[in-house]
Amino acid sequence: MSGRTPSLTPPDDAARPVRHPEAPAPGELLGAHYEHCFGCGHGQPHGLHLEARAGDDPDAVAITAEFTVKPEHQGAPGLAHGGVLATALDETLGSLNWLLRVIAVTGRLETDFVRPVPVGTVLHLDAEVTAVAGRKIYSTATGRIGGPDGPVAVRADALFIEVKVDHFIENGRPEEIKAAMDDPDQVRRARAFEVNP
Ligand SMILES: CCCCCCCCCC(=O)SCCNC(=O)CCNC(=O)[C@H](O)C(C)(C)COP(=O)(O)OP(=O)(O)OC[C@H]1O[C@@H](n2cnc3c(N)ncnc32)[C@H](O)[C@@H]1OP(=O)(O)O
Repeated sequence: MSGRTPSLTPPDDAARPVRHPEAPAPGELLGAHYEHCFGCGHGQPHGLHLEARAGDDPDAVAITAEFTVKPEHQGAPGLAHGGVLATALDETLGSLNWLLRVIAVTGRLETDFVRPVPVGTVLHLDAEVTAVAGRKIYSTATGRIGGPDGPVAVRADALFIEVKVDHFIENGRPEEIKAAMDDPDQVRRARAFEVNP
């Protein structure tokens, strides 16, 4: 394989990531950041319903997650769609925001599909922030099948960019933004990212 794009390589002066002192405890279930999120929301009937937990190592900015491939996630007969698997990686990487307590969105996501993933499979995901440089957050993820220590089926490297909450307010469709701002649970979740909603 030919290596990653240069923009996924942290600069030499990048900092080691630091788990926020008020980050969720190791092993804690993180819950959905938004009920209607296709990756983690409980209000999306055909979504992934991905469940993420804070990683066990208190010194690492790391996450574990599980996603069960359902028939509605097929691409080829009986196999997960690659875009759905990329979504599972993206969502797991996005969950790292909880541990940094920043809001960041995916700027670049580079994915390797190593093994086909059949319907019914539980994809065991691990993600970790590897470096931070200003607003740029470098991270990596793997998805394994057959158990948390099974063979790697998918992997990704990503660059997330820190944004302010205004990113969503200015760019999201007004109906959903208003509904989110009117929902006290959503405001509470936003506060968990140390933003002023
Ligand atoms: C409430 C919590 C929400 C959690 C959500 C988790 C869900 C899962 C994650 C997602 O799927 S997020 C949705 C998918 N992503 C997006 O919709 C992002 C769309 N892109 C943008 O809005 C903007 O391009 C972005 C905010 C990412 C960057 O625009 P900015 O104008 O803020 O930044 P700018 O262009 O000045 O770039 C800042 C730095 O990042 C670099 N950069 C930005 N985009 C890049 C890119 N795509 N690839 C490589 N580098 C990139 C850029 O080169 C620059 O580097 P330097 O500081 O070294 O000059």
